[in-house]
Amino acid sequence: MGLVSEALWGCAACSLAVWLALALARYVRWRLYWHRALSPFPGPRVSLPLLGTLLYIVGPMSTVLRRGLRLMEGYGNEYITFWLGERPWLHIIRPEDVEGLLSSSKHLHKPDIVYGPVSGFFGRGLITINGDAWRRHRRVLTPAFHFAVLERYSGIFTRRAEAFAKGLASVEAEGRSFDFMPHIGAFVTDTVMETAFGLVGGDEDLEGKEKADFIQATDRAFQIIAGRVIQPWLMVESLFRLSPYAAQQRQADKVINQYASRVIDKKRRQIIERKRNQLDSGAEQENDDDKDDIGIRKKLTFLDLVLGQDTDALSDQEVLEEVRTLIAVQQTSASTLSFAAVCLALHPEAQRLAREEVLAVDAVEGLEPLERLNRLKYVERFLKEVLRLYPITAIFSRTLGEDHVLHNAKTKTGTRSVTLPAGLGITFFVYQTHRDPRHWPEPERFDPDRFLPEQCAGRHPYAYVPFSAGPRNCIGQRYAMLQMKAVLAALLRTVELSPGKGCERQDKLDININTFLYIKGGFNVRLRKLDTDRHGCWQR
Ligand code: HEM
Repeated sequence: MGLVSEALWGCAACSLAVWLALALARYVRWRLYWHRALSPFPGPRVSLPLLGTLLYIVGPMSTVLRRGLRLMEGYGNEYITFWLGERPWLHIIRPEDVEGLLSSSKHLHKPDIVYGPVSGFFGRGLITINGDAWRRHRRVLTPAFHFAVLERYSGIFTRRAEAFAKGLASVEAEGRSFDFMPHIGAFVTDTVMETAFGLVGGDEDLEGKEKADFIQATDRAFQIIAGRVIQPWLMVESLFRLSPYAAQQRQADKVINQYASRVIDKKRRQIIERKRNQLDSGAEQENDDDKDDIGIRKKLTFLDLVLGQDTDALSDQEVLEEVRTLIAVQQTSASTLSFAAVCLALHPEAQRLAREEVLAVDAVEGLEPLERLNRLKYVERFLKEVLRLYPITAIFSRTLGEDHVLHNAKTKTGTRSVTLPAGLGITFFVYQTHRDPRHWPEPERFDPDRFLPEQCAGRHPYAYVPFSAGPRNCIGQRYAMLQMKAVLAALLRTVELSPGKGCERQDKLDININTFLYIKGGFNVRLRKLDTDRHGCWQR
């Protein structure tokens, strides 16, 4: 008996040793395969099992952007390869490469290792999902951002922006340095509530403590992502679940989902009530009750589209995730507007030109809000330049769905075509793409006129991609531009901005990145109230 069990143990040990040897051989072959595939490109050579090239980027989060830029510079500012754990990546910058990858419908997949963690903030909506679900959601959301709908939104943007600017001027003392960012958060949330969800506010369920808790929970969810970015091992889901962040994330999720559910319930009640009114009045079409208080039709908000029709294009859970996404994504506009406020303060001549343009458009009578916003050409160039220097989503990524050829790639051994294998992770570092001196002479100089049509002619179209590009571009791009123009117009009419503490010089701004770009120490500006009450024609 003893001999038999010894033989069995021996056999099991042998099998285990063979299995381990085979697994190790497969692992080494797989690693070698990727090292060979990425060998044309520069990057840290030492990549440890499980850790990858993490050791090259580990350091205080407060300097992560600066360290990343230094690392890229060391490798020539074109490409850099790296390993995130056991996953190989290529970091690209050149507009030519960005174009080939973003414009293709073959590389739409967003890698879970990056987008899984950020879904704690954005939800499992359009930004983070993949495959057929993404296609279905995109189809459902697209009409809510249609040009015709934006026309109606423009009135809302303008009205709310006016109230925001006046509110800011009334709460902030003249000449005192203050952080612009906390002021703009409520504006963007309330605006998306009214535009995308058709909810005007003043509702007990959605205001007061519920809303304060929701804002706090979204802020917490955002901090958790930032925490995971600085401790990249927490990007691995199983390790994250063991960390104290996991319980905090569950708590934040609960509060955010509760609030999003309330938004949806409120909308359902509105829709039922509206249908009942229509039946009572015998009207087949929407009547004047469907118009908001400035006379614009309420229909076609995103929630009307998905809840009000007899289709089940999205399940209840999917609608909830999209509500989360659309609220969370407003952070991008809030951050961009905060950078814009600092840029107005830093560039008085640009501020003067922008204000002159706004007042000139104010003086024209009888224009619709959309037409007014469309006439603000200098303000638009100004915003574009802000987004060139400070593209809020400075890095985003994809997984190659199939082999992809990079043409004229600048490799370590000269310029040639290189085939990148399917499965490779790609990160787009648009912060650097927007500073490519071949397309942006003196890249750090702030100059809105770079976006004059004659200066754009001949520039590579993918040299400027703050909203990404191709089939997975930002669905809210036009929405965001109109909303931001409305806010700048209102600010320019109401206050004059000058630099606040720590933001006195553009080259000294301490820019960093967590999920979005931000200024360490705050978006600090000062204001002086202007004596203008001549913009009645903007308010319809
Ligand atoms: C200045 C403001 C904004 C900037 C710079 C911006 C930028 C971007 C970028 C770069 C992406 C691609 C992200 C990736 O591939 O990981 C994106 C996607 C997206 N954005 Fe925006 N965004 C802004 C405002 C908005 C607004 C206001 C909305 C909605 C009202 C919005 C909705 C979305 C959605 C839903 C996606 C996912 C699209 C998809 O994957 O099909 N964005 N945005």
